[in-house]
Amino acid sequence: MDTDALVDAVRDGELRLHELEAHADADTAAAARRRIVADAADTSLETVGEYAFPADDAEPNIENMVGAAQVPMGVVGPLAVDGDAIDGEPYLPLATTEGALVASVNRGCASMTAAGGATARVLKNAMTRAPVFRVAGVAEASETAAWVRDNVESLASAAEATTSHGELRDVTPYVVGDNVFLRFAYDTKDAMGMNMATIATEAACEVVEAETPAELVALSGNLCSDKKPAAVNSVEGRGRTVAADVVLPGSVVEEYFGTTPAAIAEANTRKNLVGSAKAGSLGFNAHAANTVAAAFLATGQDIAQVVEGANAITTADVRDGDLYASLTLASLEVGTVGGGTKLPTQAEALDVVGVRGGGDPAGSNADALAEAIATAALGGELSLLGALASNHLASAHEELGR
Ligand SMILES: CC(C)(COP(=O)([O-])OP(=O)([O-])OC[C@H]1O[C@@H](n2cnc3c(N)ncnc32)[C@H](O)[C@@H]1OP(=O)([O-])[O-])[C@@H](O)C(=O)NCCC(=O)NCCSC(=O)C[C@@](C)(O)CC(=O)[O-]
Ligand SMILES: NC(=O)C1=CN([C@@H]2O[C@H](COP(=O)(O)OP(=O)(O)OC[C@H]3O[C@@H](n4cnc5c(N)ncnc54)[C@H](OP(=O)(O)O)[C@@H]3O)[C@@H](O)[C@H]2O)C=CC1
Repeated sequence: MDTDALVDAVRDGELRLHELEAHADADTAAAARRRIVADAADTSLETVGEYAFPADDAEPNIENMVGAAQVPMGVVGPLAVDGDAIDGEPYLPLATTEGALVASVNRGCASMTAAGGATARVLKNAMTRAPVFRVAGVAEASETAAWVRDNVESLASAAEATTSHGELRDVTPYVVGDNVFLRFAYDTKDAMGMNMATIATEAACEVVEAETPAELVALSGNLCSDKKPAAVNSVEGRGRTVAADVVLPGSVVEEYFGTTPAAIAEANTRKNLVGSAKAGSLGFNAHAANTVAAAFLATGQDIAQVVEGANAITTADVRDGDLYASLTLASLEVGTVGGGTKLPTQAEALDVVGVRGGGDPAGSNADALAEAIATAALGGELSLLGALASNHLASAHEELGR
């Protein structure tokens, strides 16, 4: 069917809005939907319809497609970083609408380059899924938890039969009365791993139900914890736990931020540590989520997981007149395969970092992406702390952000 016929069919009630791809190619379906939606709202979706990839390519990623939301993309870098997985000194694409953000992160990265570079390491790699089971009471809960602790290997064989890449690393039982939660943790290699972990966990749950009194209530019981602020992710980690640090000589701090190591360290203590504690925050940082969100948008990550990406602690201390600063992200959920990573602009962005697709060895590309994001986010922390310490935040946003 062509666009006109699809529009008429929806208006006549013969087709539902989400059924158009069964009768036309994805671009024609999107064009018809655009016309229906634009007419209903008495508006135009002309720009939304000017996307630069075949709609077919986006079929696994979107339903009821009308076009694309285009977000400007900038770059920061080159990132001078000594990492375990990252190669060379790549640029990192950031997509955002916040003026001054890219400039700020770039300033922090430039300061780290001037200081000889940062260091970054992935400390842990564990994507989690935590189903909740019903039992009769605490006796059965205890029995189930004990069985699980003794049988992780048989759960691993069931889980790993569903994937050629994922490896079950751990299963931690949590009991609340007649509820048993099992927090499964996987090495998902280069995939962010939420689909992979969910499918694998479903298979393991069948074994739990067969061998214990526990009955599955929900495959996700919120102790995972996906896309919600949660202390468990801050403490135990989720996805990649990754840290970056740097020592900036006092002269570099003065040159790039117009302030001193002591002033940045004090701003960090009073703002990021004391202020965050008083606020009851899980994020003891200035704006790690800014870099995480912009990098996620650019490289095809699941944007809702910026929630977990904000679980980060920034430290800053004066060492012999220099500034030592670090950023540790407890739960950075990234992948270079799966999700939105295959979409054309996102895949190009991954190419800029040199991490498109599966790594060699598997997992190394996602590790490298995590190291790049952590390094850039540390740059963002340094720059914003510097701006606050020198009282330049408002003026910077007056000049660049409006
Ligand atoms: C805006 C700057 C960077 C100016 O800073 P400046 O020192 O005047 O800039 P400069 O012209 O002297 O250049 C210094 C370096 O900045 C970079 N730079 C400079 N300009 C650009 C540009 N146009 N494009 C790309 N890079 C730029 C670049 O790296 C350059 O070094 P070079 O490479 O030339 O050797 C600075 O004032 C700044 O960083 N301010 C802080 C702004 C900021 O961090 N905003 C973050 C968002 S705020 C928010 O969302 C969260 C918040 C604040 O609510 C969280 C909280 O509660 O704390
Ligand atoms: N299901 C859910 O509950 C949730 C899903 N999501 C969505 O899940 C998606 C991400 O899930 P994810 O599992 O990462 O992606 P995919 O579902 O796209 O699966 C990726 C698959 O790629 C294969 N693969 C090929 N090469 C590699 C490699 N080098 N390393 C790892 N895997 C490789 C694996 O297959 P194999 O396993 O056969 O080895 C893996 O399962 C996103 O779209 C996200 O929005 C987000 C939150 C919750």
